[in-house]
Amino acid sequence: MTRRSGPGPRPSAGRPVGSTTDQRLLDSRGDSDWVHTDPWRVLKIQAEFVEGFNDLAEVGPAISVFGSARIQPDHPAYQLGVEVGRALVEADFTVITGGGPGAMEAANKGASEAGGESIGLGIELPWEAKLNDYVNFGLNFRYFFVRKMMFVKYSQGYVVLPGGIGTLDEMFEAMTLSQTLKITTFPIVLMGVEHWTGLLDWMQGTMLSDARIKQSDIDMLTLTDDVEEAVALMVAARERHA
Ligand SMILES: C/C(=C\CNc1ncnc2c1ncn2[C@@H]1O[C@H](COP(=O)(O)O)[C@@H](O)[C@H]1O)CO
Repeated sequence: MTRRSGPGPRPSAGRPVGSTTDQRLLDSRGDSDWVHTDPWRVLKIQAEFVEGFNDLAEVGPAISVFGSARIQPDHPAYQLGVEVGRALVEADFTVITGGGPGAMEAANKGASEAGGESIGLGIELPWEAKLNDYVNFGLNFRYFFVRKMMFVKYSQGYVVLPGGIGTLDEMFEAMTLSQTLKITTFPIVLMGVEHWTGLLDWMQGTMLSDARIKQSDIDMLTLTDDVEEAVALMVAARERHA
């Protein structure tokens, strides 16, 4: 199909003007630069959305759990992640994580050991990254932004364990979407009081004091170390939403 608008030059008739679409398709000797061009990337992005929507469409009520990729099983936050994963499953939630190591693995472990749905939405990284052993349904994404949308679309809330830049990105994205009412009824629970208190103090003392945010923005977040409280908030939101 060609599209033509306005009085510009017509496609020439009867003489070769370069390669044809069919020729480029069938001629395996052509260079491969075109597969790296943006229009082709759009198709790959589209395919990733289609596959994600398709594969996650039947997921029941789910909570995404985020947190550091770098903590080891002997870290207290890992144990917290296991307990959160388990308690979410006991409350009939599917658990979704980034499918990686650390806090993600912990939440998937708790969820799968409790006999629940334990989903990992992995991301292609420059180094070898595989889904952790406790994911019982996993997808791997090429594009961060496609994957991030899947977390939001298929979760009813976020539990955020202690983490670094990736974790903050996921938390602030949810806050931005809530602040702008792109998502509603979406609890965000920060777990790990010691880890998060400094950030919340700064948000209160600097961002709020300088009127860069409102109190209602801070109120989007619940800070707790109590797994039962975190899960109860998710359950209450699910009931409000039902
Ligand atoms: C750092 C290492 C592996 C990284 N592997 C990851 N796999 C899946 N998801 C990841 C990974 N790293 C970051 N993420 C996402 O960001 C959050 C954690 O990032 P942080 O900077 O550690 O806080 C996490 O929730 C993921 O969604 C080496 O083992």
